[in-house]
Amino acid sequence: MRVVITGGGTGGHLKVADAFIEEYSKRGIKPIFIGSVNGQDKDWFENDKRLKKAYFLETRGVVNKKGLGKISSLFQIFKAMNQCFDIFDKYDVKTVISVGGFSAAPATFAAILSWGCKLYIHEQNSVMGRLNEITSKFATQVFCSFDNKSLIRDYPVSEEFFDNARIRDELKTIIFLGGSQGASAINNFALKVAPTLKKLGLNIIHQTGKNDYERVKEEYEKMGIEVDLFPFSKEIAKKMSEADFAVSRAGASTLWELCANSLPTLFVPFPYAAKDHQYTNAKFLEDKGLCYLCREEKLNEEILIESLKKDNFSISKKLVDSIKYNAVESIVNLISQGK
Ligand SMILES: CC(=O)N[C@H]1[C@@H](OP(=O)(O)OP(=O)(O)OC[C@H]2O[C@@H](n3ccc(=O)[nH]c3=O)[C@H](O)[C@@H]2O)O[C@H](CO)[C@@H](O)[C@@H]1O
Repeated sequence: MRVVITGGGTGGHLKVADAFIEEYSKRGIKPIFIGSVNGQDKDWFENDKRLKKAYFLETRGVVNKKGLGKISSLFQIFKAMNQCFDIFDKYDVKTVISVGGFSAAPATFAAILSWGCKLYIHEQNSVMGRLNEITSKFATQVFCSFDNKSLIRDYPVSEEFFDNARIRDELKTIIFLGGSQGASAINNFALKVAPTLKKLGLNIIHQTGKNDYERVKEEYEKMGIEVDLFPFSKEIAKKMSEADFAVSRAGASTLWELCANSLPTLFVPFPYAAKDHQYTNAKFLEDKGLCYLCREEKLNEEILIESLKKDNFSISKKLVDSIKYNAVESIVNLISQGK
């Protein structure tokens, strides 16, 4: 009997899939991954030795499509669902864990329609994605860190963010984070405030995303400002731990990793995220006095400088209790018991 982990598209979903794969791997179990040929799924899990097998099926998003595009995407999902039935038969799959995103659709529907197969959903965000909204009614359990009905409330954050955590009692370095794909608004803001931050004697770490890296690099060079600049880093936990304050998008994985790292943050949510979920993600923390939150259109230098002057030592201390480290272990324990 095999476990299937399905879903992806962007880093936020894939990071949670990775946490599940790692936990099963620790238990000597090799799960099957089912993702899509589109999005970042292949970059993360092609040739991953922890997996029994990784399948990347022909699927793409449905929600943002209209007319014929929508029909064709739905037809692809239907075809891919039939491939999932074959995979389930071949490996006697009785447990499917979905981390959401369009990549998850075929295996999730196949799980619902397969006799004796249990579906578990991890919803990362404070507002449910469209697929999870439809399929969660059929799930044995839905796990969500923003939902007080969820059996496990802690987010599956990799241990390295806890291992590298520290209470911030001084301000030397600031990190700019744009989520898995980078954010041009955060990049532009960083470029605008960099001269002031340098005058204040602060170091800058800046993750730009792949597409904007060259432009941002040139702009810093023109200003003669030295920064630790990179498009995407596999060592983001280490980069976070070097910083004393963050300016970041409010994607769920990044948000909880910053909490795990005890790093005080000014969140600037992606304004076009479905149902404004990045805003409500960060609002959840802001209501508890655990972060600063600013709409992209209102972001300016004064807001950042004011946040830097506040009592970030207290916020950093409070963040220690905002998340526990063993969430994925607890979730997999429940799944193993069939709960
Ligand atoms: C635009 C959009 O809709 N984004 C969504 C997407 O965000 P996105 O894919 O950006 O997801 P997150 O910000 O949640 O996570 C990004 C992940 O990439 C990792 N990372 C990032 C930069 C880097 O250099 N190295 C690195 O490893 C981070 O540590 C994190 O684990 O999925 C999230 C989880 O469903 C949602 O909350 C976001 O709203």
